[in-house]
Order: sequence, then structure tokens, then C-alpha cells
Amino acid sequence: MMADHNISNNNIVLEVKNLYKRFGDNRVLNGFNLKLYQGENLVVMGKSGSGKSVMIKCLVGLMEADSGSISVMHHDITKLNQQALDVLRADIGFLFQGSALYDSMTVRENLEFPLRRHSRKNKAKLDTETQVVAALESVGLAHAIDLMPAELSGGMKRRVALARTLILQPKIILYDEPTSGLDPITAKEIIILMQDVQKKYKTSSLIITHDVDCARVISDRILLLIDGVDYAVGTYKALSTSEDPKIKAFFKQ
Ligand SMILES: Nc1ncnc2c1ncn2[C@@H]1O[C@H](COP(=O)(O)OP(=O)(O)OP(=O)(O)O)[C@@H](O)[C@H]1O
Repeated sequence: MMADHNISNNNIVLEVKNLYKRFGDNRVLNGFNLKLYQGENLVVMGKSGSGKSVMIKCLVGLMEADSGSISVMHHDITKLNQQALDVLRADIGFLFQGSALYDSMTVRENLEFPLRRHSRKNKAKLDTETQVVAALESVGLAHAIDLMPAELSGGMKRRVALARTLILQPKIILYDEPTSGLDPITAKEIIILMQDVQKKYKTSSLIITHDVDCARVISDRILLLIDGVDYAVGTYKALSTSEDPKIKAFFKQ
């Protein structure tokens, strides 16, 4: 859990200010704001089509916003050159629904892949084997190192994908629907794992989910994306007991 003293402007690791994005007449983001503090788990919830994916695509540079600013570790990424951007991006890990494993590679090779691409991030100069094993151990899958993705269950695949993200020791992890498509028990295991990872690596996480249970368990704060803006931000307890009908709609089971 995040300590209250972390909520200060000095501890913002990611900040979105006044973000606008439209497609023709479809105004998807209409002055959206977000602050992610060091060490916290911020859950973003929004109805289907509310713009969660558009927001996250703007964050990772897959889509350009019409206006607004996005700062990572206090650097406005809309103003950085490519080289500076690459350095900063190495601090951000992603776990997207589409971040599939390479089917033709073993688990080990899947994990070696990002290490080769970001060799400068190997600060401790540990050998590849040590890093791969450590990352797999942190998701409880050291024994699966020589398996092929086809031999893994859905939950195991997601664990390996998380290990592949962790191997670069990101400061921020963006999760897009981390429990979607999993049965409730496996979903719970992934949530526990996300908590363990947060404790061990002291990462800050932005988590997009429809899963109210996941939001309840993992969030320090929840942000509701409604009508293109950050309509409400608060703890699960505060939001789930709100009398506002737009907020209530998210929490009735
Ligand atoms: N490349 C694009 N071109 C045109 N419209 C787009 C594009 N990408 C997204 N949109 C529109 O932006 C809106 C928000 O879409 P987005 O995928 O961000 O929703 P979402 O909140 O992630 O939904 P879901 O929970 O179903 O994944 C939708 O109306 C969608 O049609």
C-alpha cells in the first residue's frame, strides 16, 4: 500500500494534463487529467468505448493527442527528442492484452529478447541466465524456463509476459485488462502476483480493468473515465459508496 506521504507533487511519476483527442466528431478525450504517484496502484475504469485504450496509446506514443501534456518523471514526453524518449520509455513496462509471447521461442528466449534490445538497462551487469531465472522466480515459474508457450496455460502465459516486463526493471508498469479472459481463480492469482511484484520492485502501476474485484483488491486509488474526463478519483471505499448515479453504475454488482 502506498503511504500517504507519497501523495505530494514531488512524487508524481506520470502526469497527464488536459489531454484532448477526437476522431472527427467523436470527442473521446475532452480535457483528461491523471496523476500517478510513486509506489501506488492507480486503477482506471471506464465503460466500453470511453477512451481507455486511446488514453493508454497516447501514453506510450502509439497515438498522438490533439493537445495536452504527458510527463514521465517530470519530463514532458511530447517535447522530447527520440533518443531521450527511448531512455525514458525503458522505464515503463507494459502488460497489454496483445503482448503475446513469441510462439516459436521458448520461455527463456522470450525473456532474453527484451534484454538484447535494451542492453544498456542491464545496470547490474548480471549475466542473462541469472536475470531470466530471477524474473521467472518472481512469478513462480522458474521450472517452466525451457517450455514452449503452447505448453503453458493462460494464467502461466500471463505470468511469463509479466516476467518479461519485469526483467527490464521498469519504474512504471501499465497493465491493460490484466485479468481479462482468465477464470476467477486464475484472475485472483494474477492480482496477488501484481501485488507481490509491486512490493518487491516498488513499481508504480496504472491498471486498466473492468474487473471490480480486481479494482477493490489492488487499487490505492481509482480514477473513473467518464465523458472524456477524469470524472472522479478516490479510494475504492469512497467511490463505491458514492451517491452519484454515474459513479454508482460502476460498483453495483
Ligand atoms: N484509430 C481510431 N480511429 C477512429 N476512432 C477510434 C480509433 N481508436 C479508437 N476510436 C474511438 O475512440 C473511442 C474510444 O475507444 P477505446 O478503444 O479507447 O475505448 P475503451 O474504453 O478502451 O473500450 P473497451 O473497454 O471496449 O476496450 C471509441 O468510440 C472508438 O470508436
